Amino acid sequence: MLVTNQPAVRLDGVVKAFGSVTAVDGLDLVVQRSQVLALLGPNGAGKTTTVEMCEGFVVPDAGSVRVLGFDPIRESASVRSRIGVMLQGGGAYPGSRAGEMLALVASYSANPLDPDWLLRTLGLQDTTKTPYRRLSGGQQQRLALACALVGRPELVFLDEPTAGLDAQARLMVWELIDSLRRDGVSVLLTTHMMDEAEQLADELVIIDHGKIVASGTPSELTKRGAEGQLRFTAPANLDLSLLVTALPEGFSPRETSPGSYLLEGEIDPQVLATVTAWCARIGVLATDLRVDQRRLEDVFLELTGRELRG
Ligand SMILES: Nc1ncnc2c1ncn2[C@@H]1O[C@H](COP(=O)(O)OP(=O)(O)OP(=O)(O)O)[C@@H](O)[C@H]1O
Repeated sequence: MLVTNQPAVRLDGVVKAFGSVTAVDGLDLVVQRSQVLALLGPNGAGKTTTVEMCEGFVVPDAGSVRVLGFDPIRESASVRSRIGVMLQGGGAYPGSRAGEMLALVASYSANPLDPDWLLRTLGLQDTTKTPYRRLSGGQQQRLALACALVGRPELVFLDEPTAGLDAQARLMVWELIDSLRRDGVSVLLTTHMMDEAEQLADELVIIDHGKIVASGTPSELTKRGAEGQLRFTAPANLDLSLLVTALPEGFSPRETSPGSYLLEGEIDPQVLATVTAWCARIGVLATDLRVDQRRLEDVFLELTGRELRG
């Protein structure tokens, strides 16, 4: 079968229920080759269930899951050696040493990455002789990531790869994921962290109750709807008509409470200059002038009514 042109992951109408809970509810999703797709969603949104169906650990009730062109359950032999899966402590012998574990996993691969390089890149070089049970939670997590990657997979599944890591370790993981993408590896990751999704993902998919509520590139998602706001404080009851004439069409500045002014729309340097020039012209000093760009958190909150954890 010719599978080289297939996307890394393709889900069509996938459904998975656990008793009365529909964890995944008709999900369509495509991870293109050499792309990082981040699946975002609040607790219980169905992220882990989705990833586990792709990994072949959970059987969908309906729909189709294709991984590198194959069915991850019926054709698991064709998929296993080509994907990287981050198992949380799974299969680790508590007494085995970090370096030995990684070397063992590397030995299953025909063309593994250099385990020492991987340990250094993830800041684990001093733990090679440490028994698994003595590693900190964050070290165990980075070792799980190293094990997922050492076999040089074409596609990696990362379920919250940086949860619980400190800032420095998180940065190491981000850099590693970025270098994977540059090497042409496809990545499906789940995260609660907006900065992580914005930093790493080519494509973002926001899910809630097992359904997609929005998708697009990080900049597409943040540009949708209100793009930005400019606020400032000045004397109350200013006549805004001159400002309206000076601004590009579509802007309608208003006084939201006495002395507080608000301008909504795409706030570019030109718009900002127009507002400050108008202030100068009418002899007013605007204070507390602030430009807020719409953040991914705002988009998420609007769509799901919920904050992200973490
Ligand atoms: N094995 C299972 N048995 C019963 N219910 C399950 C099982 N796995 C998941 N669920 C339920 O399915 C829903 C989706 O869970 P899932 O773990 O996929 O969400 P998630 O988005 O990964 O959440 P979190 O961010 O909290 O990890 C939840 O309501 C969860 O309780």
